[in-house]
Amino acid sequence: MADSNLSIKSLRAGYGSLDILNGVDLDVPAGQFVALMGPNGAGKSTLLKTLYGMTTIKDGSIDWRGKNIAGYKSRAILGEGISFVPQGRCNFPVMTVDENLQMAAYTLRDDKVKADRDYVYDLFPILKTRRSTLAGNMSGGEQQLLEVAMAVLQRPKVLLVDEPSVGLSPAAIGIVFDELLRLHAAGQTILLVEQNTKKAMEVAERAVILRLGRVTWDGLPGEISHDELGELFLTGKMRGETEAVH
Ligand SMILES: Nc1ncnc2c1ncn2[C@@H]1O[C@H](COP(=O)(O)OP(=O)(O)OP(=O)(O)O)[C@@H](O)[C@H]1O
Repeated sequence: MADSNLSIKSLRAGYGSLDILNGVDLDVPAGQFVALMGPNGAGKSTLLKTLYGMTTIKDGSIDWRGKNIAGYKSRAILGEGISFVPQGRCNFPVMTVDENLQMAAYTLRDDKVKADRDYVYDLFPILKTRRSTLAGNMSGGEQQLLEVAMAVLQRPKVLLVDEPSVGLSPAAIGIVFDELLRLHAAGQTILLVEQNTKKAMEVAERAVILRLGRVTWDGLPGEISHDELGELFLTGKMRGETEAVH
């Protein structure tokens, strides 16, 4: 259904007068799990923040369910069904898991809160076993799951996730990515920014590479080797090409 696709066209955005995105074109169809990768400073996090209304948009459009939401405020974007899990963990470390979820549910009607917490606990059984634990006392992986769960509580149509693996042990990364896979299997559209390219390529259906604020490669994870990926990050070129992709 074209209406449920997130369609980014010629998007130019940044911070104040500083442009970071230099004409991003990207369609994210409903239900797809897309990994957005690229070198440091390419603008990956900026793209997620732009989709969530946190940057200055200069040009282009973000078409979503029949509207151009470019320039909407974050709260309005959340209301349109797009949730953002920013980098870093644990918004409320001295609150329990239950209380953190209650905080995340503040935009929902009160009588829905309990039901929504149960909904999230069904999706993330690990969190259910920790519901009375102070969030700050959980492992890094569990804290990251809690952040994802707080976004999922809003029942987003699109989930934007920024580098969930940062600072996590390999075991914790495994737990977080397994949960993302489970969410996707349940129909969740996910746009994931991830530096851990190996892991991202394992879980995502589609790989998109951003370099210098533009999409330079877009395909199936199986279509690109790890070495080619590294070369694209460094040079913007695939092996054998003499010209950069853009
Ligand atoms: N709030 C800000 N104000 C000004 N410049 C910023 C701000 N946030 C990020 N930048 C700059 O924007 C550029 C892109 O940053 P961004 O975080 O989007 O890159 P990234 O591709 O996610 O990189 P990384 O993989 O290192 O996180 C960088 O040069 C960064 O310094």
